[in-house]
Amino acid sequence: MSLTNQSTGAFALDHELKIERTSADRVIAIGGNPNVGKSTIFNSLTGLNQHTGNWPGKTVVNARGSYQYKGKNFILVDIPGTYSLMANSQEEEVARDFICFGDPDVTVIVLDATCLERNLNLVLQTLEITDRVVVCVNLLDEARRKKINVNLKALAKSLHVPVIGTSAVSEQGLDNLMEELYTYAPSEEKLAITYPQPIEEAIASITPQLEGLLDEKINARWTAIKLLDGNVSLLDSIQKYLGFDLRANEELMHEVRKANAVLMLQHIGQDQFRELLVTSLVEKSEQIAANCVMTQNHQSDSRDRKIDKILTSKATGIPIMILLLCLVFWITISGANVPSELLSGLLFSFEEPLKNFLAFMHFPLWAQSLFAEGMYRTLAWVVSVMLPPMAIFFPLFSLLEDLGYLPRVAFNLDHAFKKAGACGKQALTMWVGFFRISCKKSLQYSSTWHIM
Ligand SMILES: Nc1nc2c(ncn2[C@@H]2O[C@H](COP(=O)(O)OP(=O)(O)OP(=O)(O)O)[C@@H](O)[C@H]2O)c(=O)[nH]1
Ligand SMILES: [Mg+2]
Repeated sequence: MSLTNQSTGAFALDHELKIERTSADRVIAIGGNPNVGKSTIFNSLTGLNQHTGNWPGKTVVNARGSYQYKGKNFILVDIPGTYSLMANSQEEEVARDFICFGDPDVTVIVLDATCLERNLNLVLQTLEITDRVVVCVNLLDEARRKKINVNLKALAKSLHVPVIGTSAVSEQGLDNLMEELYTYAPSEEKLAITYPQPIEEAIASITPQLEGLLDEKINARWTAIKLLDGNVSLLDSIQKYLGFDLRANEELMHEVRKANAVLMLQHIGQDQFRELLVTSLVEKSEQIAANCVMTQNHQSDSRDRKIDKILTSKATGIPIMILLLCLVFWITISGANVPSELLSGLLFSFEEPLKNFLAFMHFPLWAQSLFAEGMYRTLAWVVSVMLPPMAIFFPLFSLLEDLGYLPRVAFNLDHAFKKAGACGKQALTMWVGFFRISCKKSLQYSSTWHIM
């Protein structure tokens, strides 16, 4: 007998994943690697304004919106960008939990057409969880520019799921995506992802038992892989969202330990197990990409790789990053001096007339002082000191973002940040934070200077 929410008396779905919907509504999850245009697609379809930008990890929680198409209501959920669903980070857990337990009718996986092979890894991982998948190959304009040709029909044939090509930034192909989501029906044929023999045997030894326990609430084969992999966070999520704890089932745990022991006899410990899984997925991605992607311009590809190497290598990556950071701050601070002085000259020139006006209106002395020397002077300081550097720093930051340099900064610093229990992406918020502190300090300095 399977464990059900009723049998355990547990709460069904946590409010985080619960979607207010009618039976006629379709819930669509939008997943994919970071920075592939998920939020751009989400915004175009829903008319909402989810933050988009050219650095990884902007979306870290599920954002929701809806749109109507041919009289049907579609609820879109923009899930965080992830490279895998192995739950190595909070974003991966959020994404995995929504695909597993949020019960979307379709999961759209958005791929970057310029690096399809790397992106396919996530498609394969998603297909292990659910077969209700539509693949959206985005950034086709960028791919065209780099002379990369993606054969969408061949890709659909290899994956056994519908594949739609888009350039979300110019809204091309989005009509086709909406039509596909409207008419979507899962394909009869499924893509088979297989692992080396010992792993397949281990999976087969516990899957039947899991099928009985999970009652088709989540994919039993995939859960078996995660159990063998010792993935505690999935077990926690099963307990949280389905209301039962697989760890409490002694019989199942005994089988998992037995299967792991057999693997161990074949020298497949936890690390090797994970490595074999990843290798199989990478090989499958390579194989599919080789059939569907044609690169005509090897020259531009190799130029990009050379620049990438310089920007991210240990010897040159960090010095270039420090130099660029210093340059941005230097341009910001020195460039802001002149407009700051002009602005403060202009704004402070109004202080005296304001005071005279207040005296003319017979305001008491304390009120004249409060409004003119207190409130107005403070406002004038803040505006003249903060506005010019902000007007220089943020466009510079956007320029680096558009050039694609910010993801490289995140990559360069990831190793060092991980040692402090953080990740490289946080360097970007630190840059902005550091800038804000500098502005605050210069404000304090300037206010002291003005008081003197
Ligand atoms: N050239 C081009 N740029 C695109 C396209 N789609 C999105 N972009 C740009 O790619 C960048 C990333 O887009 P987002 O929508 O924020 O990407 P995301 O997948 O939501 O990113 P995360 O939330 O970090 O996972 C933005 O600068 C977009 O303007 C496209 O089809 N072509
Ligand atoms: Mg996003």
